[in-house]
Amino acid sequence: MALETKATITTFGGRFLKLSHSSSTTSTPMNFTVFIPPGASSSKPAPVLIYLSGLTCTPDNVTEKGFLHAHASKLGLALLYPDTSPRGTDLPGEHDSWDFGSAASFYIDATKEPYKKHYQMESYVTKELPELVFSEFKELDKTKVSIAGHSMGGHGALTLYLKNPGMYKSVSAWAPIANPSQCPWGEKAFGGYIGDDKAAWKKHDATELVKSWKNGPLKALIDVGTGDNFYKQKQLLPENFEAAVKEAGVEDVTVRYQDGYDHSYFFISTFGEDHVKHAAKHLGLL
Ligand SMILES: N[C@@H](CCC(=O)N[C@@H](CSC=O)C(=O)NCC(=O)O)C(=O)O
Repeated sequence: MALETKATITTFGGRFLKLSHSSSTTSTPMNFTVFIPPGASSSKPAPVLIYLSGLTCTPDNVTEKGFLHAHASKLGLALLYPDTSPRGTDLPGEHDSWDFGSAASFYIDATKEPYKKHYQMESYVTKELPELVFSEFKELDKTKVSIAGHSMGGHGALTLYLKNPGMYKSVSAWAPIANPSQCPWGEKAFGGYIGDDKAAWKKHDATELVKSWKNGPLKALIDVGTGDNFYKQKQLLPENFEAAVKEAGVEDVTVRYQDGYDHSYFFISTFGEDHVKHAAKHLGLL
């Protein structure tokens, strides 16, 4: 599988590599970015935190405005930033709105035409991408991986973590879409990618999935800004997730409401160090 390096950027003593490849899962080109911290080598491979971005993003938003690498560099943590959807396709409706189609995959495997051939982002993020990255970069430790994300990416992080016990050492999210089957963004995405069967939607909903979690402490950190307009518009619904956690008796879930913060990268970067340290602790770096 040929990897094309689009850019190499030295920063905070480490390196960002902007990469592209042809994906057999999505049958499209796919872009992603890796941060390799200083000191990582094949004899001392770095644990990895996967960060899933939100609606409208490419890996560049977090690279340029998240500053997670500033903290990860000090701790010897690598970062992997997948793209938010396949690129290079022109499916009906794919580019008509910012909350569906391109840059809005919701990190699920679509089952509905015309999206199912390409929009296979759950399989891409959990299988093809890590296999590729760990075979290409021996300075990364495939046995130590955590996952995090923002908004749509927070939904992705929580659901991929809950669906794949043991795959990731911890999870964290900024302003996650925590109960997508009950909010307008999720209804639009699940209707378009999966169809009208609402029982099928529940398999991709963190609030539903956590009800049957039986794998011990969740090791989850969630931040939500009280000044976030999408929170106020009930797109995020973190309280529903909290209620399900409580009802199911799931331990080690921290949900923090941060006074006055919005949905933006000003919010993400403010609490970035906490999320990086949360992952680093569970990955054995702290
Ligand atoms: N274009 C929209 C706003 C879109 C937006 O806020 N996107 C967020 C993620 S929202 C949930 O997944 C984001 O991260 N944007 C990138 C950025 O750099 O801020 C509108 O007009 O309201």
